[in-house]
Amino acid sequence: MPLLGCIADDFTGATDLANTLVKGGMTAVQVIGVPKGPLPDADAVIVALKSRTAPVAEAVAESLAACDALLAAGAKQIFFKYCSTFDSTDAGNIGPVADALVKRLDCGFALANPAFPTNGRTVFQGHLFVGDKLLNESGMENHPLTPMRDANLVRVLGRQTDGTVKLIPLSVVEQGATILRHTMTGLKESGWRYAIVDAVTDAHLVAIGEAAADHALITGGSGIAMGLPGNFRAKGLLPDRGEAAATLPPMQGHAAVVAGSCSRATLGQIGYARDHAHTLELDVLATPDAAALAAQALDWAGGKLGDHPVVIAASAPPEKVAALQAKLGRDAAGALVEQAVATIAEGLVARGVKRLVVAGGETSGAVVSRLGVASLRIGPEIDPGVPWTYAEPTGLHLALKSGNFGARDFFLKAFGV
Ligand SMILES: Nc1ncnc2c1ncn2[C@@H]1O[C@H](COP(=O)(O)OP(=O)(O)O)[C@@H](O)[C@H]1O
Ligand SMILES: O=C(O)[C@@H](O)C(=O)COP(=O)(O)O
Repeated sequence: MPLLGCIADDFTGATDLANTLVKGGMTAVQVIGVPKGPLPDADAVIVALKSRTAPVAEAVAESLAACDALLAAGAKQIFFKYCSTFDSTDAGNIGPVADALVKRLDCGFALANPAFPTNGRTVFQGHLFVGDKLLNESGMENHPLTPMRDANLVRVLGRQTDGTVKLIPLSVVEQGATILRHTMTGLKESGWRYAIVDAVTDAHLVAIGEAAADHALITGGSGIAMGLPGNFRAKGLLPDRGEAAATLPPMQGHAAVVAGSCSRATLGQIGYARDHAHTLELDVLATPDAAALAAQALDWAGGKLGDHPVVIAASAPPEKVAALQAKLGRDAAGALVEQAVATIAEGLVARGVKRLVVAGGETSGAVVSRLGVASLRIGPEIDPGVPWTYAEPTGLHLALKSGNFGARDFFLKAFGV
């Protein structure tokens, strides 16, 4: 029976959250899509949806179905995971999904906190920073699907919900878990539906997590989950599993990286790979045809596969993304590239690749679905927020890398080369 039931709005986000929980000593399994049968045996089950950019009604329906499955399996608390850069549009989907979950759980109130200080995401006075930049100046203003042009999360969430949003400032957070718990209870009793809670350090996140020990619903990034294993341990529900929680079968087979993320970190990692690995950068604008791009990539990869990773990227800088979107439309451009990358991944696996890094959240969704993965067991962390995983029933080792995560050498470091 899972202690914590999680609903993640994309696949890399799900892995990121699972990674945090495993580091806290919980076993965690990521299930792909709304579970149809019995849930795997783990302290935390994370249902990975591709709901971040889905139509609102679909995102809400799938999230509720996931919530019902987790509750039916006995989950004691529900966690709605979204991006540490609050990726969404004014139509949703963070607000509408959270609204629906608050209603389903009949809890009236939920905190909202995307902070992830280790990866540079902090929230101060309700404003989200990426490193020393406000969210809307961080590169996220150019995201192909969810451009973030406002850093004030009280305002951003306010536009997406029919409920009310209040700020809990750092001055309150710094007073610790007890004061925080009372503050949140007070807001709930006064009819506020959400609180954006400031946090700039891990200690803040742990305190917020502790204060929310008895909340039916927590919403946020993976950072806010840091305090949750301790809550279950304090209640005597979670044994101390230590590092055993992150054990995977040994790795084997050829190594490869496929990238569809156009985020700054991924573009930097591709730049590094150019000098250190066989790297193919597809020109999607010149060949806007998924099958042709895949054929080109697989032809190129032939003979290069082995222990040293090949890197195949469809990613492009903002001006090229904008040009393709102008030609095809935003959604069709994204879908074309996702199709191409998924076909490439499938072809690489058919050619003996068994260790695969996928860069990009939407991209990971497309690849994992195409490969027929049902669930991912979470293993050791490569870089903050990105662990290796073992994919059932395929027997592949996959690392699903959020666009903006990972050091510049991530594509090599993942394979220990
Ligand atoms: N060259 C390109 N032109 C237009 N869109 C692209 C290009 N390369 C990738 N994309 C699309 O951009 C989106 C990137 O989103 P995602 O994979 O979630 O990355 P991230 O994790 O960086 O947000 C995907 O839909 C992908 O198909
Ligand atoms: O919280 C995060 O930043 C990640 O877990 C995440 O969700 C990233 O999404 P993508 O950048 O779309 O991979």
